[in-house]
Amino acid sequence: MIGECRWVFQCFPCRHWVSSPPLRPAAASAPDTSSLLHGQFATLSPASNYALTLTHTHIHIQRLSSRPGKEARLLLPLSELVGCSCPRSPAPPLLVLYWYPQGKRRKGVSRRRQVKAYLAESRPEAERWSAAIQCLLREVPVTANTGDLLPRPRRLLLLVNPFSGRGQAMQWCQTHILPMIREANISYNLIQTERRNHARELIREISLPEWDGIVIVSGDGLMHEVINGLMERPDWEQAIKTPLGILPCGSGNALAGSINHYPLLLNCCFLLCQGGIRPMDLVSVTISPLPSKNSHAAAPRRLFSFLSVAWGFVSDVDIESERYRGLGSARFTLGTLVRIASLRSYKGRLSYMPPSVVATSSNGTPPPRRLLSRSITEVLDQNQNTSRPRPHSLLQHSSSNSLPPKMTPPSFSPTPPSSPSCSSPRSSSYLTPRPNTPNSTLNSPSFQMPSSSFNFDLNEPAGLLRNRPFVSLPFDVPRDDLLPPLDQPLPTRDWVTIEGDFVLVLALYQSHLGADLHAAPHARFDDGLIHLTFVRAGISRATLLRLFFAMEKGNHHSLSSPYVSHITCKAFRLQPLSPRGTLTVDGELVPYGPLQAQIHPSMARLVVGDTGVKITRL
Ligand SMILES: Nc1ncnc2c1ncn2[C@@H]1O[C@H](COP(=O)(O)OP(=O)(O)OP(=O)(O)O)[C@@H](O)[C@H]1O
Repeated sequence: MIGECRWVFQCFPCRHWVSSPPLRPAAASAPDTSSLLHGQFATLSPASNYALTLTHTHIHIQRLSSRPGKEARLLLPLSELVGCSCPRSPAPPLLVLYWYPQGKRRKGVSRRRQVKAYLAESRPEAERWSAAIQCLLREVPVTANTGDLLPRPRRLLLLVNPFSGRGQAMQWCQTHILPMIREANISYNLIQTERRNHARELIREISLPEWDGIVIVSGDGLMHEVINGLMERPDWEQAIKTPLGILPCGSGNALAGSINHYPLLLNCCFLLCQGGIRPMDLVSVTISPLPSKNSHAAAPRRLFSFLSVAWGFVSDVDIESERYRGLGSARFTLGTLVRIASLRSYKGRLSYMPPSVVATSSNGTPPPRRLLSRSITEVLDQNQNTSRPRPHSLLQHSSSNSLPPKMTPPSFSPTPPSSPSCSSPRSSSYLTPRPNTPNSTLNSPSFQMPSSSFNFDLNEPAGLLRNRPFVSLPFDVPRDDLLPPLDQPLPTRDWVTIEGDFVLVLALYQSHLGADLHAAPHARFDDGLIHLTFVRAGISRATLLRLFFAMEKGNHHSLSSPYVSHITCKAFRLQPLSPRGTLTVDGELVPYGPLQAQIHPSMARLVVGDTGVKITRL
């Protein structure tokens, strides 16, 4: 045990005997002091002798000096070590430690690299230390013959989009990512994507058992491709369990922001090397078919989403700001200001299923009818120019009885909004709620998907849809058991429907919508919930701007506005009624038209490092 003992050591290379001061663990933290290895090492420049002690959590490093007061201690937490090595002969028997202590920054966790090299008395000694440290980093028990039982190096497939963000992904690979991955003793293959959908096609074909994980060195768009590539495989059920990691080189970097709350590349890479894995929910999204001359051939299609579905303001900014891509993440700020200056609203119908409805039906049996659960349709009363207060008690009653305690019920105004704001978009009309009646929208025969409602412009500014062959997934796997087919009406109970003019509808299942946008602060990777925010027409530009500013810190839920609602749900359906608009899934443009989505809890696995509770390791 250290704490009471002294080292009596023979200084090498000069070989005279010296007694060390008492060895004590540093007081800063309370490390596990049960030592696994002790040893004497030296550094050559400056020439010094060191006593090293390895415990389960730290390496204690003490400089040995015959002169009192000249000894120095360093407590190196293993949690800050990315790896270690023992260079092969003819190099001297060195133990090299790659240390990435946290630095201080206003935003996010920064790290700086420090390399510490200690000369061991013999090569077997250096190798013994190196093996023991690697085992501890991989959470493998350290035994007497650890050297023989070293786990095989992890193998990662790195997919790099050289054009993501400001086009620096390859450069950052060379300067930051690959050096750290090598230091972590991870073997890798790096593939640069050559075109849109390249990663998707590749992932459909490759042999997955060869890889311990797939790492996206890009933005969220490439992650979307990889997830859908995995889901298009015949072995999708197993394939989608392949751990997925992301290193933020895009402009939005929402997923990296959710892992990392302001993702700085070096810290993200460090977490990736640590390798802790968590389950992640996916959302199955059924979208309208591509417009086709042969309207009979067109069938709704399905894709899998890990981040968001957006309609209105958010998707407009995302797509329109493509032209400012050179600005990096600032493109979203500029895009937001431009869109706020010319605020638009869109007519539509949003239906959602609150979470508690599903809790009782997860075994496949239909949920029992609850006393207070009822469908509500809010329809726009265009004939009356007065804004009537919605009977908020009805919806809140229904919602608050069907939501778990964590949920925020929709924040509807107890009083009608005052006069329409001067900034209100095209038509500022207020919602008049009406309980579901046999004749109301939900009970009506299936809605039609009029071809005129599609606005699938191949010449959109982003040109995002060009050359994108959508692959139809088999419709029945995994089954969307909460949703009827897209062209069928929703059930009349357990669903809430709102119809009117919307500025935006955003369904998010990660905490961040961008590195800087903490848009769903309560969201967790595997909470089994879709976090739905909708903003209705009539909101002033100033309030909308305040909403986005508050989102940066994640405290926008406390911003009270009768036009802004935050709810959670398990499934939703969105029926745009305006003839033109923009819909995105994970930031990617999809055909404009009706769309519906359902959460599939914990379907994928995400590499999160040691943040939060990990379930396993790479
Ligand atoms: N070599 C390539 N050339 C052109 N497009 C590519 C290439 N490789 C991938 N893509 C496509 O580029 C799109 C955008 O990439 P990605 O989302 O990774 O970066 P980003 O848009 O900068 O980041 P974010 O989504 O975080 O804003 C992806 O949908 C992907 O399909």
